[in-house]
Amino acid sequence: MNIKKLTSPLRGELNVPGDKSISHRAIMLGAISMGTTSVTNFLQGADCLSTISCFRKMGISIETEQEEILVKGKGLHGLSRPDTVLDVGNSGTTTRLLAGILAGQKFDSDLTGDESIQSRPMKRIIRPLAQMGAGITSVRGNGCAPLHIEGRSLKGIHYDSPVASAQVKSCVLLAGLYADDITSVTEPYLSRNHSEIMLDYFGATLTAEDTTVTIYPDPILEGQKVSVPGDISSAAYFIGAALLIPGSEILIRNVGVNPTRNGILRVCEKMGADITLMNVSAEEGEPTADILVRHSRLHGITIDGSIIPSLIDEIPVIAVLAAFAQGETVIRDAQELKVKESNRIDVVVSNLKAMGADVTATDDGMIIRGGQPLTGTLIDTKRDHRIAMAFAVAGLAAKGETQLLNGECVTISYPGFYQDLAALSR
Ligand SMILES: O=C(O)C1=C[C@@H](OP(=O)(O)O)[C@@H](O)[C@H](O)C1
Ligand SMILES: C=C(OP(=O)(O)O)C(=O)O
Repeated sequence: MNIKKLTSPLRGELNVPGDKSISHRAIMLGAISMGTTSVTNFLQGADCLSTISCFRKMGISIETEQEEILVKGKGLHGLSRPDTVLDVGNSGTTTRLLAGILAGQKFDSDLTGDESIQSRPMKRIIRPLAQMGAGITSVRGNGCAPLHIEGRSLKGIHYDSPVASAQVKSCVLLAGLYADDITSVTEPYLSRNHSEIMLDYFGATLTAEDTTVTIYPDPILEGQKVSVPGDISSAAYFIGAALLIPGSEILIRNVGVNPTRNGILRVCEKMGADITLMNVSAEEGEPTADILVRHSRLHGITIDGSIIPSLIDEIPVIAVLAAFAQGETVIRDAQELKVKESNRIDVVVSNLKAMGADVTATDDGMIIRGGQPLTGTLIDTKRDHRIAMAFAVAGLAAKGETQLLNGECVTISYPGFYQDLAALSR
């Protein structure tokens, strides 16, 4: 995929696809609830399609009818033993949340995914699930997938998570549905709370206080209508592009702006961005808004601490913005970036350097001295969708032409990304 410097502004309106985190959860909770769950604006990206395929293998009917996905749930104990290994593709969310559900089943299962998934850390879920009494092992003994899971009866525990990870938290909460007592999770900083909101919406009993969530076991979950808001992580690339390209003004409609996800908006505003939220509303507990973005002159800032989990997937595009901003941007406390689809600290830093940016990798983030002229070059995306989209944005603002190696990996979370970008730049 080749991206040329954009010489005219981005103008117009767009709807980004449905939120990836919420789409995964709608299928999972729909499958373990009684009755039909209808999901609209479901993200048809490869990751969420992997979640659908895993639940189909466990006897759940999931069909598309016009604009809706219909999940025919069979209740907490209605899944059947899959005949084959469950393939999660490239999706960490599928792997970790599904493992929590599988741990409490009455059957054994095997779960694996692509090369990237097979190198991502799974000890972070093996440890709490084992404390609950689950039989979960890393088949190669390296703490990664493939995972073998023996379904067992589970004990309620309190888990003090060393990482602020919604995948770890959600894994433990989902296993907690099958436990003999209440289960709670405390995390160092609050991570995205879509599981808590949706579990409550489907009828589970939970309480949340600061960074601790407690769930009661064995609820009666009932199928619901879920309308998935647009994904702020996908909107982030258009926010970034409109901020960088002179004269741009775009409106992104119906974006999820849950406070545990909207760190990108807070950071952009602190960098001097002209962003206005319109039509703010909150259906099903998930706030949404239309986001108006105008080209702005940005300056560097420090990004660290509790805001990090609320923008973790947006750091690649934030780093691109920082490279075009005046002054220094320091990103700290973001060591989780090393264990995503690629090592996002190394890959962002090496690609920004290749374009001419002045940037240094650190142990838990990076330091970007913005304002150097950037020039298009060959970008190795490492087949990481966030890297491809972040460097597509860099390519629009840099001199010359940027080539994205394996740029088609955007299909993981945003199949129509390049088309939507082209539509706004016409
Ligand atoms: O729970 C989720 O839906 C997600 C949580 C985050 O991962 P971690 O929980 O590993 O931080 C995020 O990076 C991922 O894209 C989606
Ligand atoms: C890290 C990501 O997803 P996952 O962990 O589900 O693979 C992502 O989408 O940036």
